[in-house]
Amino acid sequence: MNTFYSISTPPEIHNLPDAQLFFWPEIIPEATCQQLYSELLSTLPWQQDHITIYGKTLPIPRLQIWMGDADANYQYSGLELSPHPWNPTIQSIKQQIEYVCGRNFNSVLINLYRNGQDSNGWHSDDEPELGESPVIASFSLGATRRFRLRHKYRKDLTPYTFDLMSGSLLVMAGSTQKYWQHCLTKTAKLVKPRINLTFRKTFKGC
Ligand SMILES: O=C(O)CCC(=O)C(=O)O
Ligand SMILES: [Fe+2]
Repeated sequence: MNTFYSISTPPEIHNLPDAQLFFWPEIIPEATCQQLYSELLSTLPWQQDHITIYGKTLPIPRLQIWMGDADANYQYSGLELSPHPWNPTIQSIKQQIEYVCGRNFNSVLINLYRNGQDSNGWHSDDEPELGESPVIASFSLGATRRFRLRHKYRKDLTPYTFDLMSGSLLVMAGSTQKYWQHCLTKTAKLVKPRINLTFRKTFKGC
């Protein structure tokens, strides 16, 4: 399968203490992003998942799909996710991302934020099956949305905010998940949907 684009630009490095963050503003050209966005929006089997907090079951404020190798199971907030088999378009995006960041991934959590009210609350991607220092590669399509990070222990550090645009790739590595939480905020603006793909590598027997 072809790669979309051969990028050789080094990433922007966001210097935060106890974190490793690399950001490429555009790993796939805008015209290709628009095609990918329309295709994924209309063809993926988006599902509404629920989480149970303090005994109450609530719909999560976005749609999502867990996709990956057959043995890449994943659990969070009481949700046991069995992977959907790889879709060829997602596989070609995965290949491009593996090329850009020099790592292999065996699974991806795909989120669909339908409008400005859909969001992703403060969390770290620190589940045991992701290993000690997870490398999470987050690729965005569609609306530009605001991403925030806050240190878990150092209250002297102000939260760090930046925008994730269509075609951008953010890689969180090293001790980022150990020391920081991140979230995707709501917005009152009228925005089109946004698709975000977080490629991960899960390990068995953790
Ligand atoms: O939508 C985003 O940019 C963040 C997604 C995220 O944090 C996650 O899926 O764990
Ligand atoms: Fe996350």
